[in-house]
Amino acid sequence: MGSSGFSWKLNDHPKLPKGKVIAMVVLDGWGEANPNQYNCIHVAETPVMDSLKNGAPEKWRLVKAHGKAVGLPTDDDMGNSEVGHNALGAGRIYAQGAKLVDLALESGKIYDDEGFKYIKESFETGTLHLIGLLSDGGVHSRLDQLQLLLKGASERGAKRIRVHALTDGRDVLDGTSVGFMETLENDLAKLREKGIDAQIASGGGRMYVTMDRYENDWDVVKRGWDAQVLGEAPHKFTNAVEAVKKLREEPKANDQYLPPFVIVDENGKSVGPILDGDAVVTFNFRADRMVMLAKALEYEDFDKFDRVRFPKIRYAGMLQYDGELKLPSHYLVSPPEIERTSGEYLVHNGVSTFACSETVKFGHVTFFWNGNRSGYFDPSKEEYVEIPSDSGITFNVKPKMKALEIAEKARDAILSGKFHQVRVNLPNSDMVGHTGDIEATVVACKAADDAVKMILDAIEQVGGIYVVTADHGNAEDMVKRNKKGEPLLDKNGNVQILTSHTLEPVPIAIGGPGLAPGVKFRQGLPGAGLANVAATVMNLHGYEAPSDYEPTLIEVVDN
Ligand SMILES: O=C(O)[C@H](O)COP(=O)(O)O
Ligand SMILES: [Mn+2]
Ligand SMILES: [Mn+2]
Repeated sequence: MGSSGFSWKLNDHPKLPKGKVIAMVVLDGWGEANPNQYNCIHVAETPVMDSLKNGAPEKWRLVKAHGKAVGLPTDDDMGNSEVGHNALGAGRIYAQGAKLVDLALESGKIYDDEGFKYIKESFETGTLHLIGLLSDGGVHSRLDQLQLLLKGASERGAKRIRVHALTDGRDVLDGTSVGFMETLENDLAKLREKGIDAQIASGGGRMYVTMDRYENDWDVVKRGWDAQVLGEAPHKFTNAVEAVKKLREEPKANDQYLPPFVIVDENGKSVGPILDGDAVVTFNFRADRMVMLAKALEYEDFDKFDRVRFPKIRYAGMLQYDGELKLPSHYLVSPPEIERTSGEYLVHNGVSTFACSETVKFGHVTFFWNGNRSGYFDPSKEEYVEIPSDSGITFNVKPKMKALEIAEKARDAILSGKFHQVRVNLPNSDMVGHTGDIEATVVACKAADDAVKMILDAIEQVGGIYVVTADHGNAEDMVKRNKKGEPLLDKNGNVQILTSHTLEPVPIAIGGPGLAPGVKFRQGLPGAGLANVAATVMNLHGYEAPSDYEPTLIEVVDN
């Protein structure tokens, strides 16, 4: 115990034993919604998840996975992986990036802090570049925050502004990129009326340009670099709204995968390459899909692709994206200080952990789980395994993804006897759900269910415990609905496909031969959310949770 009285030591749970193997399974994007044809989880054959739901009513329940329950600004905000895994791992609800940026902009504090002052030094002679996702999805960024930042920066001396706008279609409906570009164009036109040289400089679809994650495919970042920094792209337009409209005309084009484009002047010269002396802000608050670009913008030594030119810039992130790497070193808003996560506590109490997913979700069960922290707490007690994801395809092409491989790794880790906790993320329902391909999403849900079966079978063999849950909804509702819940049609009479997450709750199920007989979900926690899971898992490992954690979901009744 330190002088402050703080101790990592957890109290023993009065009734639950230590040493059981626990499988902690997170199905990404697996919510609970009414059964209908657009509920891919319902349509898919999912006997294992069905049996968890129908088999033991006291060991299955729903928990909140969106809005304020996971630290988002309002209950109209759908859940997402970052906030979901943060809550699962940290056991408490933190005001998240979206909310922290709102507060900093509202109070004006953002302009008084170090990050803004740092970039401001370039305003007199350089250009301010804003790079990020252009939508109101609220997962990685928000249009209204960009608008406030444009206003605030121009009022504080930015004379030349260039926006590098990535189109979304993943956290918002496909096709909405046109409207968002128009809004941005109008805002910039108003700035131009005030004498500020403000323009859109480049663009491209988020999944094809810039916003890769966990180093799955550096070519994605390179395509963005070429357009944003070098001012080079295969498509050149004089107007960004026209660019998006035109590129969307290609067969199979969609907002997520639009090719990179640059805006050029009447001489065909790109209007906004990033040059020595410029300031750059990446305006996404969420880390995972900005860290790779942040490395390219900040690191002197960099070998992931040929940058051709490495401009001397003042760069700040909207947030610091990686607290461990201190990346970027300058940022406009301080990230949530997520500390004392369940993973760190458990390691200090001798619990050994294996964590695994495939690349596209690997950081979810490690980095996000551990409070946006990379690396191990204690390498002698932890092993994190990443299975390489397919790259260069959309996941509706291979909807089974690496579910089987992840399950096999988890099974082997469970049977090895080396680990107390075996934690996985099964990405299928989320990653394929985001493609909007309903048939493929059904296949994805079945693949995830098969993987759960393999893991539960291994738990059965070793006399362990399972906890199966999800981080937010996605595949359980693939259609945009009106207030009455009816599917919305587009102008051609087709249903509007929902590629995004949802506001739905997610299931949590516990069980396995190692679960003490009297354990069941408590009554009286109707509003419980993902943050209540950490204390639950600590109990199942034989420990009481720290007193400031959200309460456990379980009780132990004497039989
Ligand atoms: O980044 C993405 O893929 C989506 O915007 C959100 O999905 P995730 O929160 O499940 O990662
Ligand atoms: Mn997710
Ligand atoms: Mn998702």
